[in-house]
Amino acid sequence: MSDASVKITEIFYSLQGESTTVGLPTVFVRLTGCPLRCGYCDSEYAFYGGERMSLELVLEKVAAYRPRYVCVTGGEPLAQRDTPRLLRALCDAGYQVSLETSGAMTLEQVDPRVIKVMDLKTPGSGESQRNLWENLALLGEADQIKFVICSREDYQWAKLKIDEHRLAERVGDVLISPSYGQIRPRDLADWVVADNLPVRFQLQLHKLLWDDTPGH
Ligand SMILES: C[S@@+](CC[C@H](N)C(=O)[O-])C[C@H]1O[C@@H](n2cnc3c(N)ncnc32)[C@H](O)[C@@H]1O
Ligand SMILES: Nc1nc2[nH]cc(C(=O)O)c2c(=O)[nH]1
Ligand code: SF4
Ligand SMILES: [Mg+2]
Repeated sequence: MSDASVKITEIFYSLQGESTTVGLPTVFVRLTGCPLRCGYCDSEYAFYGGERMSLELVLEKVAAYRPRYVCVTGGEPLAQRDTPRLLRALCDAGYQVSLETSGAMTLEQVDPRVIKVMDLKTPGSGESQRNLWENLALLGEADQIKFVICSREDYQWAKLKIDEHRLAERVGDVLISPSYGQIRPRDLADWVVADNLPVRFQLQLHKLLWDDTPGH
């Protein structure tokens, strides 16, 4: 594994709160740093600081929990040079690995065994100009595309993009969830049902269970 290393904010064991593996016990590896500044970001504490660790050390810390599922998140994981190597090593170790990414960096180097959960940044995030639309071609049946909705306008935008890029046919699931505390979850749920939108509606399970406490 050579001298590859990554900067880590935290490694913890919790229930997956998002995506289609929601509810499954999962180890989270949160990488430090992000070039984006989404207005709603719940992980700002991962922008700075962190501890540099060899891939061996990360694998050792993950293995201590004896998990089946590992979720690599951040910050923006793909903003670090050695993240593709970390992802490959985690797959080689036999875990089912998922990656949470903003889609602002190319997915080209990501191991095909990794389940990619790519957020398409809505106008309400303030970062939609960072979406790399070429990444859509690198997603498949096992992957997921996600929209975090801040307003009715964001919802209309998401609906348009789902239709324009035939997103529901491209990936296993198109996820839609409310920006926490910004819109009423029930409004978004009603819009999805009224439009028969081909998406999976989600609430962040970990926030219902543990509020917004880091490490969960
Ligand atoms: C913290 S980000 C880390 C990974 C990557 N930077 C990204 O944006 O996908 C993980 C996921 O949490 C979502 N998220 C962050 N803050 C949120 C909030 N306040 N409400 C709902 N989802 C949020 C992001 O949109 C993203 O899908
Ligand atoms: N429980 C839990 N599930 C999560 N799924 C994605 C998370 C993230 O921050 O990327 C997250 C998180 O922070 N906690
Ligand atoms: S890209 Fe992800 S980590 Fe970065 S600011 Fe946006 S939500 Fe937060
Ligand atoms: Mg989170």
